[in-house]
Amino acid sequence: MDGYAVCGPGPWQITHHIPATATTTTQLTPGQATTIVTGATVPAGTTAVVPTEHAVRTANHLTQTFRTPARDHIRRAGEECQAGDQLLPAGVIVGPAVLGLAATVGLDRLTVIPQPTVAALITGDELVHQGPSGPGHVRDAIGPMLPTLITQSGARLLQAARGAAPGDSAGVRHLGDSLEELVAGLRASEADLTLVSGSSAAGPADHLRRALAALGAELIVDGVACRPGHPQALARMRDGRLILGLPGNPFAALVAFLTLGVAALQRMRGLPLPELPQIPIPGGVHCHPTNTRLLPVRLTPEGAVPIGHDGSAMLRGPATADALAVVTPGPTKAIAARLLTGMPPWGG
Ligand SMILES: Nc1nc2c(c(=O)[nH]1)N[C@H]1C(S)=C(S)[C@@H](COP(=O)(O)OP(=O)(O)OC[C@H]3O[C@@H](n4cnc5c(N)ncnc54)[C@H](O)[C@@H]3O)O[C@H]1N2
Ligand code: MOO
Repeated sequence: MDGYAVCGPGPWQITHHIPATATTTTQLTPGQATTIVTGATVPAGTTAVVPTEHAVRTANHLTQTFRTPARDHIRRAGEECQAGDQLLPAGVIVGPAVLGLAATVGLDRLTVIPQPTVAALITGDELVHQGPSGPGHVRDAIGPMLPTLITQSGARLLQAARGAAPGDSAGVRHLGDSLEELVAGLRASEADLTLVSGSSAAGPADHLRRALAALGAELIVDGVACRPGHPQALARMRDGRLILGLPGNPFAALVAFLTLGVAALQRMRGLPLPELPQIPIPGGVHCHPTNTRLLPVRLTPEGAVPIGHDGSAMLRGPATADALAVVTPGPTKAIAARLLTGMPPWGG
């Protein structure tokens, strides 16, 4: 508090002036006061600090208009933490307040898990990057989704080589359907996780698995029993970097990123995987007999309502959804599902 450090009940005689940086050896005795600024060390003998707005000063004579309780406006050493206290649990995300707290307690170095880096390679000779698609051409819908998905998942986009192909942006490169280009692109990527879209299946223009074999990468996940998104793949390079194959159909690519991709990034960040809450589906929804279904849903007081437009090439459903329902395989209908929410693009 800016005001007066006082000793005992008023009135007081102002006998000292303490600047902000003083390490004072001043000693107040009853009836004495000193000017003081917020944050300065109070002199020994201080019983309260009278704020300027409660003080009436005439020359060096001081009274107050409002009785300041004893010890008021005095911060004590160790008020916030004692020696040996654990200030933060392991695994906390280093945000602005954590950095400020570390500085407050004089920590110049923190041991942290660095933010994972992610780069994306979009493959497909048919892809165009401006205007509508037409016969033989498909507008790239995955490239525009990825940067925000990546950064909202707590990862950092790695700057891709500049000025390569049309549609390239930070962290997102476009490649033709060529094994050599894909091998070179994967070799050149320095990201902890490299996403490759449009090469996950077994067609003549789908080179991901051949490229992984050429690079000696280990295939950790070779397809997932889910719809859409079943051709997705996760592989590990010899140096530990990960590669995630996103299926070319845009909703399938989104599903693969939100499941395998987000799970990989969470673990790279040292964070646990979230529990998915159960939610009723009013009227039920058809199960797939062997695969988990992921459906865009709207959240209502009654539960999760599927909103359709959920074909693997469609984004209209996901674009207006609140979350994805994760429907366990079964012979008939499901009346409840788990909910994939709380992550981009549904709530960050
Ligand atoms: N014999 C089989 N063929 C396919 C299977 C299968 O199980 N057996 N799975 C199908 C499924 S499901 C998918 S998904 C695709 C995945 O294939 P790729 O990852 O190799 O992707 P593409 O074949 O290149 O593309 C599929 C489809 O998506 C369009 N596409 C690709 N990239 C983009 C983009 N960036 N933006 C918008 N659209 C994109 C592409 O033009 C194709 O229409 O494999 C099936 N085949
Ligand atoms: O991954 Mo595909 O249909 O499941 O688009």
